[in-house]
Amino acid sequence: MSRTPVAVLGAAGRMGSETVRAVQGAEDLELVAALDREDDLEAAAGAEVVVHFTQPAVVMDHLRWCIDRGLHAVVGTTGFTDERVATLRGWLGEEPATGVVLAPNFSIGAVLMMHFAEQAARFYESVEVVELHHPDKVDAPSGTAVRTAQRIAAARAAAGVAAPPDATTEERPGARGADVDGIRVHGVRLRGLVAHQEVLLGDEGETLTIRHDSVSRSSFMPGVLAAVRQVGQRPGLTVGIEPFLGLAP
Ligand SMILES: NC(=O)C1=CN([C@@H]2O[C@H](COP(=O)(O)OP(=O)(O)OC[C@H]3O[C@@H](n4cnc5c(N)ncnc54)[C@H](OP(=O)(O)O)[C@@H]3O)[C@@H](O)[C@H]2O)C=CC1
Ligand SMILES: O=C(O)C1=N[C@H](C(=O)O)C[C@H](O)C1
Repeated sequence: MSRTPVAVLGAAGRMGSETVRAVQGAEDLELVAALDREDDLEAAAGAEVVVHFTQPAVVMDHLRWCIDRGLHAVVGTTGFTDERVATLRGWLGEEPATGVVLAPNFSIGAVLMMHFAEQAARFYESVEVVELHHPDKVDAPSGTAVRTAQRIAAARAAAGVAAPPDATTEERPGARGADVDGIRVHGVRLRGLVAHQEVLLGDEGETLTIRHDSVSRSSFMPGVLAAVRQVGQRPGLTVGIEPFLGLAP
């Protein structure tokens, strides 16, 4: 059986090291490079698929490098703005040969949490997102929380639902969280946590809480491996791993 050559960037990090182990444990994949900040990127040139678990500050340069060489990319690194996504689409061009999978969260439960939140969003007057992570995370809000809020906002706009009510007129800066497309997103950083999120929905006389917990980084690996195996068959940009699970994006 021929094995797909894979490189991992950010290989010494929390996610990169987990990914290195997962790739090494997969019979159909071959780890050809495991690179960190000090390593020469050229060592990844022999890969077909490059996995990115680095930092928002460096990921765009790495993606440019991959796309220029026709190397498929599976990107877990967060911090993607609409502007960055548009830039990526521009680099890939009108008829792309290279595949890029950009997923703010590779865990099945987080994908389902976003899906359920999107479905529930139009039924409730109020909705807010709370993301909770380990304190070594550099970006806030998390990529997952931003994507969740964007999907909630789009679902509410499509259904003609008004903005969530909020009578706040006196506020210490930050007390009401970040505004993502009109949805409030709150961030908690706490030693002992890995990656967690609650979507709180409320209406007269009832609330609904949708909560997801990643208690180990192994939770992300089935999604990462699915993306590595399929990115080559999906030229252009794929946002999220929903298509690999048979869910609409
Ligand atoms: N999509 C998903 O499912 C998930 C996404 N993430 C995201 O993945 C990213 C990484 O998270 P995490 O592993 O916790 O972070 P870490 O800080 O543990 O790992 C990042 C690694 O990238 C390395 N790095 C920095 N600059 C470069 C460079 N120029 N070239 C190669 N490597 C570099 C860092 O090295 P150094 O320490 O020397 O700076 C570090 O080893 C974050 O953006 C996070 O939000 C996290 C979990 C799940
Ligand atoms: O940095 C992390 O840890 C995580 N980052 C991703 C994000 O920003 O959404 C995914 C998950 O929440 C863990």
